[in-house]
Amino acid sequence: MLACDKLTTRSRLAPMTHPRTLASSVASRSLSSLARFLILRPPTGALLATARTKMSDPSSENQERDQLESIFKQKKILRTKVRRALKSMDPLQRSQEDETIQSLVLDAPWFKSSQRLCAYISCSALREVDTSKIISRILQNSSKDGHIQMKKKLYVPRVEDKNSHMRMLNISSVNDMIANSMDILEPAALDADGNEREDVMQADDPVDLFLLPGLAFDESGRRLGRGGGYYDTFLRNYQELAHARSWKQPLLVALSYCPQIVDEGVIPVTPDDIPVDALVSPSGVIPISPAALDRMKI
Ligand SMILES: Nc1nc2c(c(=O)[nH]1)N(C=O)[C@@H](CNc1ccc(C(=O)N[C@@H](CCC(=O)O)C(=O)O)cc1)CN2
Ligand SMILES: Nc1ncnc2c1ncn2[C@@H]1O[C@H](COP(=O)(O)OP(=O)(O)OP(=O)(O)O)[C@@H](O)[C@H]1O
Repeated sequence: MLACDKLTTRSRLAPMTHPRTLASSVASRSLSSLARFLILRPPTGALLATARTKMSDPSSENQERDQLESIFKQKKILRTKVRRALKSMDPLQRSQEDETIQSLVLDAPWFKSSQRLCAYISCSALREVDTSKIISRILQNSSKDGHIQMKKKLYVPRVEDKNSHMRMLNISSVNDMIANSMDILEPAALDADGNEREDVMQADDPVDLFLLPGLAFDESGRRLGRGGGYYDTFLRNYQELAHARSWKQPLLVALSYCPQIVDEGVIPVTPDDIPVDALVSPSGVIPISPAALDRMKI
């Protein structure tokens, strides 16, 4: 296993200062993993109450807007820094990290036991952690050692419009996908027989595992995406659906190269950002939330 060189990473991406009034923007190094995770999830009721107060007070509404504006600016700066760090990664290092991360996932009991998954189709131009081996394995019928395993069901992203609207559609083969305008492989809405593909939001059974992309992550579960809001919007809706149906919430696991893991306080967040349950980096699996600590224990 490769060890992430945190000193280099962290000195390059120093913590940013950002407004502290948003509950989710504060974290202390000394807090336990559980306590930090809970801070990232302010109770919805509390947020709604704050929002209602703000709605009746135009000056605090302006303050809130300015804070959000500042957070979006800081996110943009961080995205540029991380893109630069990814660009300067040695190609050999990258392919070693791809191998290690994929092996960690493929060998993990929580992956092996998953039955329905949502995973991203990695795009090399975006320098995302490769998922090709994971995707192939999911779409295979049998495991490597020849023991027949239950076939997993796979849903992959399809961008529907620029208003942060993404669906997760079922595929059964890599041939089910075509490149979109951003050069990311995604499923056509209809299959080869002209039938609508199953949308995970209409599925009868719950997804147990999400494998998520992103630009930067921290060890408290903060995630910086590419700025479209696609995943945050989708995950919020899926979590609401799972809650309404009394399903177990899916495990949200992000895949990350070493330079994408940054110090606490570096990733600015808004209440709309959905934290991840765990990270898989070349240095290992990092369970963060109580659900991850429970489901990923060896
Ligand atoms: N593989 C993969 N599929 C995915 C996502 C993803 O992040 N990775 N998405 C996750 O949302 C959705 C698509 N969203 C995307 C958002 C931005 C860019 C992109 O090309 N961003 C450029 C910068 C563009 C710009 O700012 O001008 C980049 O990040 O370099 C691609 C996909 C759905 N499918
Ligand atoms: N300056 C801004 N003012 C208002 N809204 C913005 C601003 N910048 C971005 N947004 C919107 O906020 C939403 C979420 O952006 P955010 O930066 O949190 O996305 P992300 O978490 O990086 O993306 P994803 O969830 O797809 O991984 C997007 O819909 C985006 O259009």
